[in-house]
Amino acid sequence: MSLSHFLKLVLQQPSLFYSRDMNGVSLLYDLLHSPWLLALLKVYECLQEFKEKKPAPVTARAQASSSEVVELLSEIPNSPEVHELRHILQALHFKALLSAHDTVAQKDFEPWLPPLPDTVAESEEAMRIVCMVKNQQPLGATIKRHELTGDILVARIIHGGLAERSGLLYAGDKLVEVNGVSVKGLEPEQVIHILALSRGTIMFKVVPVSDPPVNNQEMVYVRAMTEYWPQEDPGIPCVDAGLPFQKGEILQIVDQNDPLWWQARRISALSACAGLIPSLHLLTRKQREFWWSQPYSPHSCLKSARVSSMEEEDDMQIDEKCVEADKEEFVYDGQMFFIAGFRRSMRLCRRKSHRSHLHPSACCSGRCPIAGHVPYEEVARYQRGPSDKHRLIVLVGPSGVGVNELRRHLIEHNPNHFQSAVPHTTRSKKSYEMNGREYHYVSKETFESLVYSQRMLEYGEYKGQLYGTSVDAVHAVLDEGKVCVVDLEPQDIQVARTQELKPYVIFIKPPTVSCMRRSRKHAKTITDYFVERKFKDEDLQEMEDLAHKMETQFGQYFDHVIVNDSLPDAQVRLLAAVRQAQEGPQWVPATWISTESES
Ligand SMILES: Nc1ncnc2c1ncn2[C@@H]1O[C@H](COP(=O)(O)OP(=O)(O)OP(=O)(O)O)[C@@H](O)[C@H]1O
Repeated sequence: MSLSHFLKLVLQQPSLFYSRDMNGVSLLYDLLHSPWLLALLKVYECLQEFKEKKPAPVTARAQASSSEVVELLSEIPNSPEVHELRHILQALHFKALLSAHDTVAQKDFEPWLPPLPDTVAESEEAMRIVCMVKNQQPLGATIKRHELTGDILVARIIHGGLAERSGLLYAGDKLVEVNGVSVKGLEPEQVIHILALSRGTIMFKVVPVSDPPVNNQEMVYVRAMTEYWPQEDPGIPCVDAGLPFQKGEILQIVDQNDPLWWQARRISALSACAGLIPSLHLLTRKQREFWWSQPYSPHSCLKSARVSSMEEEDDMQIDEKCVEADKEEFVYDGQMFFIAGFRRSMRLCRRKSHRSHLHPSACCSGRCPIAGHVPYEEVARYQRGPSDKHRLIVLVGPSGVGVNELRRHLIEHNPNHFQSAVPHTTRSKKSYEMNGREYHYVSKETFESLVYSQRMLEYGEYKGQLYGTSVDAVHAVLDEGKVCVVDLEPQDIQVARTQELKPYVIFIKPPTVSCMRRSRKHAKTITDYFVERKFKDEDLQEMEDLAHKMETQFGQYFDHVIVNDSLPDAQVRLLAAVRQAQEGPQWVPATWISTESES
C-alpha cells in the first residue's frame, strides 16, 4: 500500500469512530489497537530514527578507493576471484556509479544560493532580485551607462550565456545593486570591477525593463571574408565577449538587434555561448578606415617574384613538340584518352602577369580581392541533386607545389568521370595538333571578345600569344556529366565563383621547406630556360612564402586545403575531397541557391 493511500485511511477512520455512537473507553481501546495507528507510529519512529542518524557516506572518495584496490589487486597472485573483482571495479558502469556516489557524498551537485533579503521596501516592489552562480564562466551580459539618466543598464544578453540561460536578466534592465553594493553614480568599468571580484554567487537588484526584447530574427549563416581579433579592437564593448574568427570560417549570426555589434557562433561550436562580432556595416567601415590609414603604395596583384624576374629573361627556343606532347595521350580501360591543358606554354603563361590591357576594367576593380570586398558573405547549405551538373573543381597553389601532378593523376584515375577544360589560344595550330583537342585555336579578336564579355575564367600572354580557359570550355565538360578539374591562379577564383559553375576550391599547400627538401629530391620544375630543372632551396622557400601570401589574401575562398607532402597521400585526399564536394552538403554563397529557386 502506498503511504499516501495509507494516510488517507487514517483520516477516514477517526470520522467513522466519531459518527458511531460509542462510549469513550471502547472508542479509545479500538483506536489504540487499530492496525493503521500502529503502522503510522512505526513510520513515525522510522523517520525519527533517520533524522537522528543523519546518514552520511562512509567515504567521499569511493572512486579513489576503488582505484587503490585495483592497484593492490595487481600485486597479489591472480585467482578467479581477484580477476572478477578487478573486472567489476574497472567496468565503466561501476566507475560511473562510484562517480555519482562521490558527487552526492561531496554535495557538489547544486549551487548554493544566498537567502533572499526578507525586507523589501514597498517602493521597491517593481524590483527583481536575481541570484546567479558564476561557476567560473562569464556572466554573458554587457552593461552600459544611459547617456541622459546615468543609469547602469544591461546592454545586451549573450545568447547561450549564463544570464540568458537563467532567463532572469534582459537587455534594458536597470541595475540598482550588485552584491549589495549600490551602483548609483558608478561608471560601467567600476561595476565590471565589482563583478570581476565576485566569486561564486552574484546577486543583482534590477528594475526590469518594461518590454523585454524578443529575438525573432531568422538565423543567418555567413562566411567570414576577413579575420577579426577582438583583442586588437579597442572599440569592442567587452573584449572577453568578443568572438575571434579567421577567413573562411562559417558563422551563425544569432542576433542582429544591435546595428553595430552582432552575436554569432562558429558553426564548429554551435553549442557554445555566442560572441560579439562587428556588424556588416561596422566591419566594412573598419576595413575602409584601415585601408585609408595605410601608406600609399600602388596595389599589385599577388605575383611570384620568380615570375617578374623571368619576364626580364630572354626566352630560349626549346623544341616545343618534344616538351609539349609529353604524356598527353593515355590508355584507360582499353580506350585512348587525350588530356588537354597541361602544356608548358599554358603553365608558364599562367605564371605571367594577369594585368592585361585586354581586361575591360583595371586590376583593382575586377579580379583583385580588395575591390568590392565584403566582410561577410551570406551562405546556405547546398546539396547537389542527382540531376544537377557537377561542381567545378578548382585547384589552386603556388607554382611547383604539385597542382598539375595531382590534377593529372585525378583525371588519369578515371578519365570517364574527370576531365580538364580544353584551353583557347591565339597561336597557330601545329601540323600534329587538332582543333578542340590540345587547344581551341581562335583569332586574337575572338579571344579578346571572349575576355571582354567575361567568358574567360583565366587568360594570359606567353611569347606574344594569348592562352586561356573559357567558361564555355568548362561547360562543355560539365554538360557531358563529367567533373571538370581546372588549375587557376587565386586571383581568378572570384571570376569562377558563379551560380552556374558553383566551384569547389581546393588549395594545394606545400609542407615545410625541410619536408620538401626530402620529398622533392627528384622532383623537377619547369622554367623559361629549362624544360625541367631540379628544385633549388630558394624555389622551395619561395613556394612556402607564396603559399602563405595566398592563404592570407585568398584563404576565404578555399573550401578545402590539402598539404602535398607525400604524393600518394595527397592523391588519396584529393579524390576524397572531390567526392565530398560532389556528394556531400557544403556551404555555398546564398545567392547561388536563391537564384536557382527563382528560375
Ligand atoms: N608530393 C610530392 N612529392 C614529390 N614530388 C612532387 C610532389 N608533388 C609534386 N611533385 C613533383 O614536383 C614537380 C612540380 O609539380 P607540378 O608540375 O605538378 O607543379 P605545379 O604546381 O603544377 O607547378 P607549375 O605552376 O610549375 O606547373 C613535378 O616534378 C612533380 O612530379
